[in-house]
Amino acid sequence: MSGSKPQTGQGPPPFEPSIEHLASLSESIQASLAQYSSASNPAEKASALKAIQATSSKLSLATTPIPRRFNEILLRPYLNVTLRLVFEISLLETIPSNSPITIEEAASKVNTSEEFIFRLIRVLGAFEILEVLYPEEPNFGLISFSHTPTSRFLLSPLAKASFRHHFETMLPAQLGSVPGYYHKYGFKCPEDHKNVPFTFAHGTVDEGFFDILVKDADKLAIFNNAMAVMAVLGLTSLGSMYAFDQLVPNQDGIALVDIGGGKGQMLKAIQAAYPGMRGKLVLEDLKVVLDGGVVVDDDVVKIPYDFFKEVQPIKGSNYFLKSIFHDWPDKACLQILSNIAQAMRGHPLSKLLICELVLPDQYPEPMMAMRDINMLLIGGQERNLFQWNALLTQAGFKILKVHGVGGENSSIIEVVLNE
Ligand SMILES: C[S@@+](CC[C@H](N)C(=O)[O-])C[C@H]1O[C@@H](n2cnc3c(N)ncnc32)[C@H](O)[C@@H]1O
Repeated sequence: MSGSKPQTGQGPPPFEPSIEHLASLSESIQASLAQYSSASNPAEKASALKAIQATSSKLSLATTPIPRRFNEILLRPYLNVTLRLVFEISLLETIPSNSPITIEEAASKVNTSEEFIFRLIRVLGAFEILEVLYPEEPNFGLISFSHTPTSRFLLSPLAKASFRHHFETMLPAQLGSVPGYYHKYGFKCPEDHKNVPFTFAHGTVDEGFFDILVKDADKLAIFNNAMAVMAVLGLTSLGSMYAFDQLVPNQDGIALVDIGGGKGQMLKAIQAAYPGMRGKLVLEDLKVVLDGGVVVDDDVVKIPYDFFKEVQPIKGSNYFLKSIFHDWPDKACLQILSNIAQAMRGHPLSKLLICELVLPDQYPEPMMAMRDINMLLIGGQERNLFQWNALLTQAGFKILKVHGVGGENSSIIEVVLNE
């Protein structure tokens, strides 16, 4: 028989990562462990732990054969599907806080079959999200499971609200827009915020993410709840990240305007961190959002405001924008910045405080890079320092300082007009 020989018996080449590479990663981990054990304060401990985590991820990747890596990439979404089902049947809520529960007991509490629960908790056990204890003799009903710190966190309102937002609003639209949107409009970053993958997935035209959200009370509530609780992440450090009490109030005694401040979660946190802060605080957002209820007290002035349509009504104050610019393409950001700049012109003490993720210019961690792909759906983006500089310079501002850079949460970029 002619033609090429069948490739039987020829597996892939042996997977043999170099000893030198593994040894050097292992030495780095040992060095970080030593730093962790001798750390004299929580910041040093956190930084050593971060280094251990980053290097052990590298070690894990270096020792994972490619087919297994490929399978991990392919199958990873099913962890989210498992969690989605677990949330839907409130399975985590059945687990006592300090003791295990058997599958038999849990199945009767959530009114489903033992085998169904078994299939869900087997995944969560394998990912160490739950601690699963298997009996010696195979028996679905007798398998028991208990909480881990991660599953306890998943019970928090923060986790639930963000999970719903990602699963019910973002992911379906991501799947519904790829690849249709890009084939139609080109494989490039969306430039028009009224024509983004999210718009396409909803079968509408000339509507941005927020235009679509405000028409759907349920999705808007999920989003605002997710924002309100997500803001809590890293808030303790945010409170001390910037000296809000040093801000100089404007001629009307207003010290800080939170533009697009949602329910006012950040202003509340700032007030708690700086009880002696001089001047009044203002919360601005779309009318529909403010009408949906806020978390701040009556001493905070609430002003419905659309940052695209109007020049900032409070002149010469300080302006705080958290997680706003990452929602929009550069062109839209320039419009928002122009509306703020007009209120700052001629007021040399007036400052813009941008509270956002600042990606490292090089080698970001996987989760940081993925957060940017999340924003691609709505035409926004997570920016690195180079990109922030370019955007702000183009808008006529200059960066004075970046506070809290290098963390996993937002930094504060302190900005003034370049006049
Ligand atoms: C990602 S959320 C951030 C909320 C809040 N700053 C925080 O960090 O928790 C974006 C906010 O921008 C608001 N927003 C969207 N479009 C707006 C517009 N045209 N004018 C004013 N606010 C707007 C939304 O209602 C939402 O509260």
